[in-house]
Amino acid sequence: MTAISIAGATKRFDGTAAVDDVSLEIAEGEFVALLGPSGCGKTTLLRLIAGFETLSAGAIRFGEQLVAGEGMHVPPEKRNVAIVFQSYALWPHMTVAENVGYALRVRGLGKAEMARKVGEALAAVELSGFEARRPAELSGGQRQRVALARCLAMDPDVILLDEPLANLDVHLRAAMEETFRAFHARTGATMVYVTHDQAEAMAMADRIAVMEKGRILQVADPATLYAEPAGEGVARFVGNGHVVDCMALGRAGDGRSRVSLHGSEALVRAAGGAPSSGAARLALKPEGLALGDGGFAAKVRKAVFKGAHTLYEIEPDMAPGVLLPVTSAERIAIGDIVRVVVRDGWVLPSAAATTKSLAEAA
Ligand SMILES: Nc1ncnc2c1ncn2[C@@H]1O[C@H](COP(=O)(O)OP(=O)(O)OP(=O)(O)O)[C@@H](O)[C@H]1O
Repeated sequence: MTAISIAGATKRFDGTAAVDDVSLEIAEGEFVALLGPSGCGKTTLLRLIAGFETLSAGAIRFGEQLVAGEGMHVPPEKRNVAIVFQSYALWPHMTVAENVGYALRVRGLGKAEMARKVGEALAAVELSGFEARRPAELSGGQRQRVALARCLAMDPDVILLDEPLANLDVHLRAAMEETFRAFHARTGATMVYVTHDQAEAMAMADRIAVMEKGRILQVADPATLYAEPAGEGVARFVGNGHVVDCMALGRAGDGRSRVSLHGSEALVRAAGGAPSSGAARLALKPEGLALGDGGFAAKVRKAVFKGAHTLYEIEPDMAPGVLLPVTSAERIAIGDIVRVVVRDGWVLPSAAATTKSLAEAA
């Protein structure tokens, strides 16, 4: 069943669209990440779902119920959504138990029922025994878990998370990703998670909606998004991707195409709407390129030691000014000439094919 249906949602601030004609269906129990660079409109979209912002155009439904649009605006407190912010937003003067139980008390729940729900919620985030502490006596990760327990205790239909890990250090983030995943698996809640961190989105979400300038560029599961970007924006944004010019030489069956790239030929994967001959655009990830025999000639321009391997930036002889990443365990000096083999690549759909598929999806 569809939990949240967003149809042509637009939000303008002073005539400028922060969210621009966005359509997205989120299934019940799904974990969807809104991913994109700063200012792309992901927080505004989340606030529209929560009801903190009113729509300029379009509609939002929870299940069958219209909550925004068509002259209707259901206020946040009537939407049964819980929100987790990066700032935790805990009451400093209340204990952990009081923070978690606050909304239940407002709802008029009895003491025993409240204590039971608070206890369950704290157990779910592995904070049993912390009931009497105050937020100042907790670590950042523990505070974020209290915020999570607070929303769990409310039995919300939908949980909205706005960069909840942004204030935590790298180690704590990894642990919290695990907490969020377990939380989602245990509760089966529908979750919408805003982040600009693609690793975070990849690690947790069932599907990721990549946003740019108020629009959704692509919605897909993490593996598809990584391997089969729908266009240049996603190809570049996800996984240190690069996009280069190539010539399509023909289909090779099995969803593959032969292409000519910087003076050598390669067999790569091709999108359905990719051109089968002539000029095309090829998306490459660092692991799709390797140093070896054959391939095209290039000069090493930069080397960054990464421990197990070194990340090189190479400039193909036939494409001056183009810099591509390639990793290798070999030690190569800057300025050396190398041969680079294309192991994997993805011929992007032509711009016309992308426009057509977006129109069909809408
Ligand atoms: N209340 C507001 N009034 C005017 N402009 C706004 C308002 N809220 C957001 N914007 C603008 O809308 C655009 C999208 O902002 P939004 O906060 O949704 O982006 P974001 O992708 O969440 O960015 P970040 O990751 O930096 O939080 C930005 O250009 C922002 O300046």
